[in-house]
This record gives sequence, C-alpha cells and structure tokens, in this order.
Amino acid sequence: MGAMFPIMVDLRGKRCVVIGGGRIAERKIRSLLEAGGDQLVVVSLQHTTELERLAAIGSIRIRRREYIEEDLLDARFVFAATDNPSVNARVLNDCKKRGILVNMAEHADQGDFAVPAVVRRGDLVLSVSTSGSSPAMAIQIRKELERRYGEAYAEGIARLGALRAHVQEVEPDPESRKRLLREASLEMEERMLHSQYDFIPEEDPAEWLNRIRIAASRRHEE
Ligand SMILES: C[C@@]1(CC(=O)O)C2=NC(=C\c3[nH]c(c(CCC(=O)O)c3CC(=O)O)Cc3[nH]c(c(CC(=O)O)c3CCC(=O)O)/C=C3\N/C(=C\2)[C@@H](CCC(=O)O)[C@]3(C)CC(=O)O)/[C@H]1CCC(=O)O
Ligand SMILES: NC(=O)c1ccc[n+]([C@@H]2O[C@H](COP(=O)([O-])OP(=O)(O)OC[C@H]3O[C@@H](n4cnc5c(N)ncnc54)[C@H](O)[C@@H]3O)[C@@H](O)[C@H]2O)c1
Repeated sequence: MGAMFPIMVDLRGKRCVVIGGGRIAERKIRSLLEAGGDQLVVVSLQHTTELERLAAIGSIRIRRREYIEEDLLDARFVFAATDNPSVNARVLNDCKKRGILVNMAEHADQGDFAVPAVVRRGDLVLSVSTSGSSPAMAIQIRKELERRYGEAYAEGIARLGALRAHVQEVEPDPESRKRLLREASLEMEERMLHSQYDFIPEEDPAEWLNRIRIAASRRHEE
C-alpha cells in the first residue's frame, strides 16, 4: 500500500465509534482506552463480555443494535470491525462521504489509517506498522522492542522531561540547550543499559545539569 503518515493523536473529547462488538472491536477499544480515549462508542447487537464490563463501569457506551449511518454523527475516528464485509464497506462509504477518518480491520489499504502495534513506557511510545503488509511481523518487532526498552524507560523519560523544563528555564542559548539535552539523553540511555533497567538513583535536575555541563564540555574538548 502507499506511504502513510504516522502521528500521535490526543483523543480526549474526540468521539471514536467502533462498529462491531467482537474480538477485533474489543482490541481496538482496549488500545483506545490505553491512549486516553474518553468518548468511546461501540455499535453492535452482540458484545464480548469484556466490552459489557467496560460499558458497566462507564468506560465506553454501547448501542445495542446494528449499524446505521446516524452512528457517525460527531464521530472523529471510526473503526469498521464487523465480520460482515458488506456492512464494513457501507461504513467505509458513509465515512468517506462525511470526511470522517475510518479504519478497516479487514483491509488496511481501503481505510484512511491502520493501527500499529505499540509499546508504552510512560511518555515513550514505540509504534510499529508494516502498513498492513504483515501484522505478524509488526507483532514480532513489538515484542523485540518490549524486551529492549524495559519499564525503566518510563522513569528515565520522565526525568529527562523534568531536566528539559529546567534547562529551558536556566539556559538561554538554544545551541547549548540542544547540546545539554543530547548529552543528558545519551547519559540516561547508558545508565539504563548498564543498570539492566534497574533502579536509577533520584537526582535533582539542577545537580544533574551541572554534571552534564562538565561531561558536555569534556566531550567538546576531545
Ligand atoms: C498491531 C495490531 C493492532 C490492532 O489490531 O489493534 C494489528 N493487528 C494485531 C493483531 C493480529 N493481527 C492478525 C492476527 C492473527 C494472527 C497473527 O498474524 O499473528 C493478530 C493476532 C491476534 O489476533 O491475536 C492478523 C491480521 N491483521 C489484519 C488482518 C486483515 C488483513 O490483513 O487483511 C489479518 C489477517 C487475518 C488472518 O490472518 O486471516 C489487519 C490489520 N492488523 C493490524 C494491526 C493492522 C495492520 C498493522 C500492520 O501491518 O502494521 C490491520 C490492517 C488492521 C488495522 O489497522 O486495524 C494487533 C497486534 C497488537 C499487538 O499484539 O501488538
Ligand atoms: N485487525 C486485525 O488484526 C484482524 C485480525 C483478524 C481478523 N480481522 C477481521 O476483522 C473482522 C472482525 O473480526 P472479529 O474476530 O472481531 O469477529 P467477531 O465474529 O468476533 O465479531 C463480529 C462482530 O460484528 C458484529 N456485527 C455483525 N454485523 C453487524 C452490523 N450490521 N452492525 C454492527 N455490528 C455487527 C457482531 O455482532 C459481532 O460483535 C473480520 O472481518 C476479520 O476478517 C482483523
């Protein structure tokens, strides 16, 4: 299929409608919830027990009937995930007509977007897509990334975020900022590798910045 544009979307307040209530619909809902989706609607006569549970606790809304075009009102993202190809095709056409982005679980190349395999480590998000060519390979690579980028990355990235905020406050020169932030990220990566992703000692951003300044100027002299 043609080249696709990967982006990160803030789902808060954006209605996402999943048509179908089976295994695939449940997987889409799960990843939408993990991504912070708070306006999630599922349309189907039958639902998995997990979808029923999520509706009971108010995480999603269920429309207990077959798909009708009105289901698309106010929708920003739609997932056609029924086991009926003609229903999925109808959803696709209705979305195209209305300019709503649609995902086709059956055929990535028919829809507007494909869903990648994802590893989340706090703010670090690694997503893998083969643009629909080999979901099995996407899953395989996702598993490799899970092993390579352990849980400690969540903490590491959070600390780099705090350091960046501090650097933006105290360092006016954009070139130095860039150099310091690169140095910090290199150092963080090395610490996580050597500690085998174990505990990384807490450090004040100001202290850390001092250490980084020395390391960066040493590297500069070399
Ligand atoms: C990543 C993930 C995200 C998600 O779905 O949320 C995802 N598929 C996942 C699982 C999975 N998919 C398949 C199996 C069966 C066994 C196996 O192959 O292992 C399993 C495993 C299982 O079901 O347990 C087979 C399969 N997948 C598609 C078809 C239809 C076709 O190709 O026509 C068939 C053939 C059906 C058949 O085999 O008959 C289509 C798509 N699957 C995509 C994504 C999109 C393209 C992604 C890409 O290429 O980058 C796309 C186009 C749909 C879309 O965009 O929604 C999620 C893994 C989450 C994770 O574990 O990380
Ligand atoms: N994305 C992927 O990774 C992937 C993997 C395997 C299969 N698929 C495809 O995804 C589709 C769904 O698979 P599944 O395993 O979830 O099927 P499933 O049988 O578990 O669920 C199908 C769901 O569609 C609902 N449905 C049927 N007609 C409907 C209508 N008119 N309106 C609303 N809902 C309707 C049913 O009630 C049911 O809840 C299949 O077409 C399959 O080819 C995708």
